[in-house]
Amino acid sequence: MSVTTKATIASFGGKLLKLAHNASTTSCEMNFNLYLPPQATNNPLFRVPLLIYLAGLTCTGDNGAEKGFFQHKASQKGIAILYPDTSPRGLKIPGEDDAYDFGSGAGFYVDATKEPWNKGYQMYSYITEELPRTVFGEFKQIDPERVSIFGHSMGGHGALTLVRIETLLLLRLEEHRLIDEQYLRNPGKYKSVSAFAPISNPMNCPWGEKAFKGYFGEDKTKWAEHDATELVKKWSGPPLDILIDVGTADNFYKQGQLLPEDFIKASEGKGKVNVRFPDGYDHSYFTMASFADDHVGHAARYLIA
Ligand SMILES: N[C@@H](CCC(=O)N[C@@H](CSC=O)C(=O)NCC(=O)O)C(=O)O
Repeated sequence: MSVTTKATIASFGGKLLKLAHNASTTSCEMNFNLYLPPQATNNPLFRVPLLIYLAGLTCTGDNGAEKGFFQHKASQKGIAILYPDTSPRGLKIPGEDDAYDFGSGAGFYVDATKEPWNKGYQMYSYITEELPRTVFGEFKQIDPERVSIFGHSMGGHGALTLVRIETLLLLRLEEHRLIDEQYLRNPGKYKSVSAFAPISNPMNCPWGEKAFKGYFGEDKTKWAEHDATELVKKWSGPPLDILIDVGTADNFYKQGQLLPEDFIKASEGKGKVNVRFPDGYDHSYFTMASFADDHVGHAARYLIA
């Protein structure tokens, strides 16, 4: 459970920590980054909220921390940012490092059920349970009750599905009258969600089909549990408020990997799903950096009273 600090880097008046811990869900050491804003002090009466950034294919926790420019607004607002890795590393599973879109760097934020990937490719459990538990245990400056999530591409899919699955699960419990009073007061694990160029309907794009077939096998009901478009179709909770940016010059959008229109259609009448198509922006971190303040600001509206 203990966390090793590999580097401490000053950033926008706060600190970017490069950290590592041994994770049981992923069966390996996991690196991650944590940005602590200047407001994160040791005063137990003042804790800062947390925003989790899920990165895309081929990334580690470094891409967002170094190129996303999220720390600028997070420093102003007093928000910590957690930058996890995108998969387990070095599990020695045959084929693990063969492709950029499956295996290492491509965990898709799911718990694999198919062998041999089910041995450590448990990124859903890692991101929703083990990593936050580790961070909250180690960094008392962070408030576990105020957490939001956002992400890019595969990480946008992760953000949209982790937030929905958590909430839908709680609603299902409520339907069966198994829910306790605390859950009724906190019907969602995350306070808000936003995404850059998310893989919005993975069941129907080549990246998602490959990943879901590899991690789950052929059972498409399982695929649907991790598909943002399928999940939002079932949404019957309070009005949504989601910010999404997809640049018009995004090659992966043009190739049909992102399918934001499917998500827009499925979320009609379910609240404010603000999908913007900024002209000329591509799939790269230049886009994230350009709209970073908007996305951190979106989370800040929910994290800071
Ligand atoms: N190598 C691949 C492209 C990989 C790529 O573009 N990855 C994106 C995320 S794509 C969806 O999840 C990324 O963020 N890369 C890291 C970066 O710093 O830009 C190919 O050749 O097509």
